Amino acid sequence: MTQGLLVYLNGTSSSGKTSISTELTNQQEIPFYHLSVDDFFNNYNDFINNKFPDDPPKEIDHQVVSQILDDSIFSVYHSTIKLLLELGFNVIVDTVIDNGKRFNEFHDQFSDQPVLFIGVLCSQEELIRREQARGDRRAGLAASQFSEVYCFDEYDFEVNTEELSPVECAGKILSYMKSGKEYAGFKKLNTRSDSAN
Ligand SMILES: Nc1ncnc2c1ncn2[C@@H]1O[C@H](COP(=O)(O)OP(=O)(O)OP(=O)(O)O)[C@@H](O)[C@H]1O
Repeated sequence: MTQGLLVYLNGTSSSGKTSISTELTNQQEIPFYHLSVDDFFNNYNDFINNKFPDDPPKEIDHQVVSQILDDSIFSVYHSTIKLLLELGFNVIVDTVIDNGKRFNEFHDQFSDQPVLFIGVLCSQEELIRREQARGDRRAGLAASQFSEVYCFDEYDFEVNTEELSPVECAGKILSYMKSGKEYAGFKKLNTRSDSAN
């Protein structure tokens, strides 16, 4: 079985990763599996609150949940990506990697696989505007991730989501895949030295 391609959309919260993923999964030419790390965390939220449906919903302290579960969830997330690639799916990885430790884990797992590495770019001003408009993300989240997420310049290519619509970004990704060009960007990366973060 031919192994699938990992499409790694690197961008902060609100940069447009999910919107591009939706357009990629909606088109009919090349099949993609959209795998967001949020799906794994949301399962836990459902798991906690669906157990006793008659009780009032529990106030979940996401920081506590995160401290206890993050490492395990990311490990399962990475294994699931691996499995899907092995089964031949093209997998869109939709997550924010904003620290060296998490990046190094991801790099260790996937640096020997075909990875299309795309910078999903957006200015801080526009990220703040989008964050306010959508209202379902903590204010300041995107800005707090900005310098850690956008620390690469080895992308296979970049899309600026202030200039291109999600459909246009998806179109660029499909064109790149059909061009037969190499997927070289991710392979050029080294592990990061700030891995204690
Ligand atoms: N290319 C674009 N042009 C204009 N608005 C966009 C574009 N892409 C996304 N948006 C808008 O920005 C907001 C965030 O988009 P989206 O959910 O795709 O971002 P995200 O990177 O997946 O965010 P998160 O990581 O927080 O889930 C949405 O309101 C969306 O409509």
